[in-house]
Amino acid sequence: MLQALLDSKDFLALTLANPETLGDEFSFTLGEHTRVEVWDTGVIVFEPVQAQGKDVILSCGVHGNETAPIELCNTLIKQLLQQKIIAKQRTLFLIGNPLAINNGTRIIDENMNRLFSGEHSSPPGLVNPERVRAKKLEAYVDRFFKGAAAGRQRIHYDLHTAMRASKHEKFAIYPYRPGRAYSAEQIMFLAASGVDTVLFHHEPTTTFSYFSSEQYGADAFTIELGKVYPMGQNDMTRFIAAQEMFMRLITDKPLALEPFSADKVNLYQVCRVINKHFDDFEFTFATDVENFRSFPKGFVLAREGGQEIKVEQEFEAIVFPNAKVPIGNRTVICLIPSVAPDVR
Ligand SMILES: O=C(O)CCC(=O)N[C@@H](CCC(=O)O)C(=O)O
Ligand SMILES: [Zn+2]
Repeated sequence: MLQALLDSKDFLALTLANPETLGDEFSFTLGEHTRVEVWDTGVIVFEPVQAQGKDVILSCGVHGNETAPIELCNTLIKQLLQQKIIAKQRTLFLIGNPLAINNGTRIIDENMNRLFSGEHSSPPGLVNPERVRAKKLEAYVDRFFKGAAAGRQRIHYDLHTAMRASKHEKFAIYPYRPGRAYSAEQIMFLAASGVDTVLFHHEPTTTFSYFSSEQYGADAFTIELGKVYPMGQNDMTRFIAAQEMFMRLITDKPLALEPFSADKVNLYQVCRVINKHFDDFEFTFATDVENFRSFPKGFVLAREGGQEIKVEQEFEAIVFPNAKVPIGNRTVICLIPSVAPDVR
């Protein structure tokens, strides 16, 4: 009986022992209050018998070496399975890339967080584990959000950790959402979770959070919870606020959020994304420069194909610099301070 595999209440262990499939779906109940459905390896749903009005997705491990969010989600899943906490909101946990987690690497073949909104099936098609899994994850998101009455609040926090240190340790990327104001409540929820910095993206992407935001109208974010460390080496005390707020959210405890005020958070606008066009792409700055380091207008940020790429604004701050991406992929995001964003 598959359910017996969960006797230890360790869903991560079950997932990593079966990184490709669990075989059949299975379900069971916790007391009289919650139905639990396991749809696939790394995919578990908590359906309260009397659900409140939010549908919440917490995803982690889309990048296999970003371990702190995986440990955090597994802790919440364990507490739910042990009935130490009881879900009052419909909640879906997704452990994104079990094969890469077992491998201890960001990816197996391809960056999964560039494969959403159908990109998994663009030529050459479903040729690697990330493409296959991204397609399945999209289907689980669809099934979850469409599995409840319309009009409920949809939330998706896609949890990551960054490769390098950051001036703002915890930050969120708010996907591009033309015609929709930014949510004051969400920004203050993030702030209460210790995520005091938000980047407003300026264009569509093929990330997981953009997919949920754009296709399902979800309040969706990529959340960077700190710097990446191997499994078991995370200082989990750095995630106490985030874990507490996620627990309050799914158990419908009071969130006690402060009213929005732009001076309580750091708000940045993405001004451009620099993609790689040539194999010789290189940054001019040291490899250990931290995220959010700012450079003045005219500063040569990078070189490729005999061209210099310079700072265009008065100052631009950089996030996620990575010269070792495939041609066509993003090498860095450039930011300017966000002035008067439409936050309501
Ligand atoms: O530290 C890094 O360079 C990357 C950390 C990471 O995985 N970030 C996400 C951000 C996704 C987004 O832009 O919403 C990614 O690169 O996929
Ligand atoms: Zn990541």
